[in-house]
Amino acid sequence: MILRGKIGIKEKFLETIKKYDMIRTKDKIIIGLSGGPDSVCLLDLFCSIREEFQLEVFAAHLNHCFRGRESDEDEEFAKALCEKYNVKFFSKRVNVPEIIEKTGLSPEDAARRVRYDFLFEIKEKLNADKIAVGHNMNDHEETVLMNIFRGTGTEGLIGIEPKRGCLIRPLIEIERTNIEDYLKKHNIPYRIDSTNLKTEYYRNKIRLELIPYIKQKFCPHFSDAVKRLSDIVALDVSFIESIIENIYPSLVTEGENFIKLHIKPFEKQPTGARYRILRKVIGNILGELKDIEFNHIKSLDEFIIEQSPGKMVELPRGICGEKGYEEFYFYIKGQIKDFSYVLNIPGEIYITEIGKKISAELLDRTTNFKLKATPLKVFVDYGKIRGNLIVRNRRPGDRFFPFGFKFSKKLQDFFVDQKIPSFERNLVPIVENEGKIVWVGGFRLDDRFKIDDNTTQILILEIK
Ligand SMILES: Nc1ncnc2c1ncn2[C@@H]1O[C@H](COP(=O)(O)OP(=O)(O)OP(=O)(O)O)[C@@H](O)[C@H]1O
Repeated sequence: MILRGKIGIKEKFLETIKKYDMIRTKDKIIIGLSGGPDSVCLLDLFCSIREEFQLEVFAAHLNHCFRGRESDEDEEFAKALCEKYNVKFFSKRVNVPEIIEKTGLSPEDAARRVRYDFLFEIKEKLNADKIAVGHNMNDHEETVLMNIFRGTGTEGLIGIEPKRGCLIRPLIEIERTNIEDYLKKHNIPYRIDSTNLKTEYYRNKIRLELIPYIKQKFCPHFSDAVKRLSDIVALDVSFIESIIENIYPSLVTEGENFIKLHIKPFEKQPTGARYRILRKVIGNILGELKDIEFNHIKSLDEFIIEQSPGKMVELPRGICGEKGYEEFYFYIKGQIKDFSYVLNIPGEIYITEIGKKISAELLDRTTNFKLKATPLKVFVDYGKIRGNLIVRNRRPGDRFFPFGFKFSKKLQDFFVDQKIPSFERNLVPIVENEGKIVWVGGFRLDDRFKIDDNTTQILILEIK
């Protein structure tokens, strides 16, 4: 949208702020200041409204150390500019090329992560309300096109969001040329990133070659069209997300170290809903969906529906899935470590690995008390216990006496009989005394420790 007639850049900036409810009176705002035209313009515009809205404006610059002396000059420029505007300035130097070498991340990705970490760090430090960054309308259309070229899903059409949480982009509806004109007209200096002009970078090629071609030959109103597309998709996506949000709790149970999907109700959902549920599950485990592609979700869905219990699957970034009888388990490889705790009698411990408490209490047999065992609460003959108890998860070769004293059974076989998926077996607390299993927590008490006519003191074991 070329700003026509009376509506100038400041009006558009204010209109966007209002439309997306970006700021409140007295907000503390941190501007991500690269020194480039967009963020300089953003700084100028915020300073022009700071009295009216009683804002506290700060600026933060991250020196990525990408371009040697040029990067240092950007930092010095941003600092000097802030002095002129009387804005408190924060900066940090991070050797991003070194991070790229260590992590294998792409330069853009590494720079973005480091930059946002820094901006959020300053936000915490200042207890600020918002972080403002200078993405403009052209950045948005470039992003949408790039997403389409890589075969994006619906979300990719949203492009750069005007607002996400405390992150705001008040220039998102303003064209780059308008920003540059504004800076020229008001004699406001800015830095030009030399790499922005090089067409060998993919984004720059789209910016400098493809979009001008589209606008000239096919669609002069391309920017407006893309913005409208994104606004419509954003509405639809938020509607779809609200539906998914509603059905999610009936299909999924989130544990401390794993997520359980209830297979039967999941299967009844339409394909699109199932795919979204799976994306949400993985997003909740990883915190993001990086490296998880459409084909992973599609194959995972087929696996969950078609495979038989006991089968396992691995996805990128260490995500594992295991099909149980009623449930499908998601977890991160190697996350459930072996654990072993001492449980005093009486006493209580919290097992962080499985997020559960287990307690041991003593009770005199003479007490007039009705004993009612449940899977989570059992009664043991204390006279058969020596010293303290150990609570741990399974170990290879574990055996116990679930059915009488005559024959012991392999714990492994017991789990198979009970149809407990192998992933869940690591989460079962085993109470042990002098090397003997007393209780397979939540499942079965060993017959050797049951109370009998000679029992005088009862040990109550309970999982909470
Ligand atoms: N080094 C940096 N330090 C702080 N904020 C930054 C930095 N680089 C970018 N930003 C913020 O992120 C926004 C988008 O980054 P992008 O890389 O697209 O911008 P740019 O082309 O480097 O600079 P500008 O958008 O200021 O012209 C910037 O407008 C700015 O608000």
